[in-house]
Amino acid sequence: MSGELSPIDKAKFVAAKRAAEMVEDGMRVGLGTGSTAAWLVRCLGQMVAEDGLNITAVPTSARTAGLARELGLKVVSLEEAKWLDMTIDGADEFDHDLNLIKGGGGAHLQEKIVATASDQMVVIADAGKRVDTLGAFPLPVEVLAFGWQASQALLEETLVSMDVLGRTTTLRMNGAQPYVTDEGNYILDLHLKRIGNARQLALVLNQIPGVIENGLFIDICDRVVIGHGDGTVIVRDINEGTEERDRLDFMEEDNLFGDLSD
Ligand SMILES: O=C[C@H](O)[C@H](O)[C@H](O)COP(=O)(O)O
Repeated sequence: MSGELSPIDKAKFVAAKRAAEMVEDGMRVGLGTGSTAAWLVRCLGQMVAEDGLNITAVPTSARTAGLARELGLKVVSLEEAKWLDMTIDGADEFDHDLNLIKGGGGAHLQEKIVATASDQMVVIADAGKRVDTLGAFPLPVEVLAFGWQASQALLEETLVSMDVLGRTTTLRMNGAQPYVTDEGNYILDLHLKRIGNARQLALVLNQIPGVIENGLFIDICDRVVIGHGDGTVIVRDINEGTEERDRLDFMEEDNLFGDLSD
């Protein structure tokens, strides 16, 4: 890594590092997608290479699979693993109840399948992802490419009927072309500003023809590891009702990662 990590990368790194410490020998672990999850993969790669940690990993995207293999993790499909001990993933937003918005990187479909096939889901995030109410981050909804405009129209009608604050939906683009997910689908981003009833919205969205999965994760996350730029990490466990504070030394550790930053 050239030079110092930025405060945001330090925050992501310490959250990932603390979560990696929760992984035990022999575990089957779901690996999330995104810049924070990439730090986790690096931490686990280091633990495998240097400490002999023996784990089986199920990635949630082609990107994560590539990085995990590159760093020497044993990667299998969810079908092969069947069930996972733990999934560790990033988030775009999390609220007090540990409900989430995910899918900023377009991977929420696989992420939700993998997280719900796990005994527990641990979210790793910098402190800036914490919100009082979900919805400032555009909510990703994966839709079938076939008839996506019809799905979009139904979706917008649904938002009106639910009296959601913001109702604009945009097709996610990759340059001049629609962004295509690992499953070959499109993503509509819902600019809602504030989601009053996330539980209800999550259910209603998935009933619209053409909608494959939305980025609301309700009652799925068990623990969040919140990283701060000064190395402080807070671990909140929603089931135990506990909150622990810790401090990690990233200054020594960050040199171990070479030129792998996202
Ligand atoms: O589709 C992407 C995932 O849901 C990510 O976990 C989420 O977007 C957070 O990504 P990052 O850690 O890069 O902020």
